[in-house]
This record gives sequence, structure tokens and C-alpha cells, in this order.
Amino acid sequence: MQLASPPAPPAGPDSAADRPDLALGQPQGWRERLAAWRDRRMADPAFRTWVLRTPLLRRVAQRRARQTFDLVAGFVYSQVLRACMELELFERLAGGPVQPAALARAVGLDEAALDRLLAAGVALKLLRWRAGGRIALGPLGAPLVGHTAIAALVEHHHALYADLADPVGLLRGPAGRPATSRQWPYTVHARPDSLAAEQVATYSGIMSASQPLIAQLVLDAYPVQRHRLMMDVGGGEGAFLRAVARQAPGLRLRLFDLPAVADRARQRFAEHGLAGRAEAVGGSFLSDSLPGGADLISLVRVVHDHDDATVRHLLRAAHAALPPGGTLLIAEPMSETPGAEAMGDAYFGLYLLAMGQGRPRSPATLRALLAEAGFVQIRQLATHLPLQTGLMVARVPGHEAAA
Ligand SMILES: C[S@@+](CC[C@H](N)C(=O)[O-])C[C@H]1O[C@@H](n2cnc3c(N)ncnc32)[C@H](O)[C@@H]1O
Repeated sequence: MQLASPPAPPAGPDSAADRPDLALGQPQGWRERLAAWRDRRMADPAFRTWVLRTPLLRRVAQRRARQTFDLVAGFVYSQVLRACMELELFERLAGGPVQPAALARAVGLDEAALDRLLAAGVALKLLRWRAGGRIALGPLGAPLVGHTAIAALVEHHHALYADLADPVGLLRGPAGRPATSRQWPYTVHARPDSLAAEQVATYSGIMSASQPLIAQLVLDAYPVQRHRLMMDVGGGEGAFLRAVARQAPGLRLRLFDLPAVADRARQRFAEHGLAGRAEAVGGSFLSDSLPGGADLISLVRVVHDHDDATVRHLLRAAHAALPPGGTLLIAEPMSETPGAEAMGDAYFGLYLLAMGQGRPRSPATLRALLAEAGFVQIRQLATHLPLQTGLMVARVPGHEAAA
């Protein structure tokens, strides 16, 4: 096998003279020099062609190209998923493979249009072809049958999708209010505790529907049953506490959220026969102190919604409400999570920007904020799916430590 020698490196834009606006520095140390050399080569089309023609390097080049094109085309893949969900294809195929013509009639699309969607769905492993030209669930579509949590997330993305049509505009600060922030009115309202029932209904419904993505992961990672009274702050409609109630029958439960949200939680607790065991307290952690008495406080998908000043205030309030030895849990997707960096830093980073406040935080950042608020024994607990939630546990100093 004869290998062609690689083309000479291009004269890339690697000097400060080429980009005077950036005042580029020289690479420091051999690692940076090597990386700079490699980056210059990778930026050269002739070098990339040579790599593709070289058997031993081709696989790496193909994988990199696929990753790049996934980034280029990812928004289309998301919309293919959305179309499948809007047309309820996964539920329609749950009973087994069907003929595309029958499916086209059922969803009200002409056959050619449906064929195009089916081909896209097959390519994305949402669907798969079966003998006789029938279409069936694929490996990624099968778990989505009746998956109301994913359905709620996909459906509510229409706002984020609109905001991201101009990502640089979003980063610069959009002229108007991003559509995403309108979905979360507490992020922009001066007095969130005065939000009315109809203003909290949509986001509370989305949170409740998507809570199953989180609850069991948290409960598998932390034994809540060792506590007496758990207070879930920013607990929404109580979906998390309902899962806790099933797991820990002896635990008393309290939810704290904005008054209009707490009303919804109270109603849900009554519907689920929990009225005698779970109470819902309305208030704002921005202006009210948190009720005392709980030996465990949870903040589930709450901290990342807020800027650092509010988080400092909230953690101090949680510390003040807990007894000596009391425990605080923080559960949310975290940045810099190995294997889930894209979810924490790309998805939530941009999502929270469009929402108008908050940021994804790394375990190290949360640890520092918790320590500043006076917590000790701060630990990160592993969850089975850190992509969906990470978990931090911390204690108030004192003799009553439960563990
Ligand atoms: C992203 S949702 C998470 C809901 C729930 N913990 C879950 O994971 O499904 C954030 C929650 O914090 C509540 N919240 C926001 N600002 C608040 C405040 N100032 N005081 C009390 N609750 C607040 C919202 O009403 C909402 O229910």
C-alpha cells in the first residue's frame, strides 16, 4: 500500500497580523503548539482530502465529518421528531407495523409527503421498515410511545426554536422579549408572587409532565425515607412530592411555591389522596422567609433558573429554615457533566439565556455557593442519568445530622 505524503501545511490565519482585532498570543508550551499545528492542518481542505484518502485515518475523518454535519443539520432532526410527535406516529405504531397508505389516511397527509417523513424517521432511527413495505417503531421511537415528558418538552420548544432563529441577536440581547421568557413569567415579573392562575398554568403543566424524567433518578440516588418532613421549594404542582410519597410512606411533605402554583399543588394533592399528608404553602422565596420545621429541603430544577444573587439569597433562606444537621438537596442538569456537556452547557446555557435569567452551574460552582451559604458536608451524588439530572447534597452544621 503506497500512501501519498500529506500536503504542506497552509499559511493559515495564525498570526496576530491576520486578526489585529483579536491580539492573538503565541501558543504556550508544546501542547498548545501541537494543537495549533493540528488545527491549521485541519482547516486545510487539501489536508482533509488527503486524510480521507488514507485508509488508516479515514474512519476518524468520517466520524468527525458526521459529528460536524450533525451540528449543521441538528435543527432539522429536531423538527422531524416534532412532526412525528405532532402526528402521533409513535402511538399509532405502538400496536405493530402498518402500511404507509393506511397511516397517511390516518394522519391526513398525502402518501408522498408521509413517505418523506417516514424516510427521515427511519434515517434517524425513530422508525424502521419491515417486510412488505410496512413501517414500524425504530429503536429511538419505541421508548417515546406515550412518553408525555418528552412530548411536553418537544411541544414547548416552539418558543426556543423561534428565539434561536437569530442566535447572535439572542446573545447580544434581543430587541423584544424572547418568546421563551414569556413561557416563564416569574423570570421577568417584578412581583412573581402576584402572578395569576392563568399565568402559571402553562409552565406548571410542562414541569409536571416532564418531572418523571427527574424524580426516580433523585429518589434512587438519595434515601429520603430517613427524614421526618421534606419541603420541596419551587415544587410546582407537586409531581416530585407525589413520587416521594410513593417511595417514603412515612415522610410528611410540604411544598413551597408561588401562591398560584401552590393552589394547583393543593388541588393535585387532594386529587391523589394526599391532602392529609402533604401541605402546599404559597409565597415567594424572594420576599418571604421559608417555613421552618423540615429536616430536608429540596430544590429541583430551581437553582439553575436564577442568577447568582438570587441563588445566594435562596440558599441562605434554606439554611435558615433547616435545623442543625438538616439536609439540602439540589437536583438539576449541571454543566461540565462528563458525557452530558452538550445538554448542560449548550442546551441549558442557551435555553436559560432565552428564558431571561439563570445559568447551568457545575458541581464545583454549586459547591462554592453552598459553602458560602454556610452548608457543610457538601457532596455530589451520582444519578443513573446525569444527562437528565445531577444531584448535590449538603448539610447545616450541627448535631442532628441524619446520616
Ligand atoms: C423550573 S420550575 C421547577 C418545578 C419543579 N421543581 C419541577 O422540577 O418540576 C421552577 C419552579 O420555581 C417556582 N418559583 C419561581 N420563582 C419563585 C419564587 N420567587 N418563589 C417560590 N417559587 C418560585 C416556579 O413557580 C416553578 O414552579
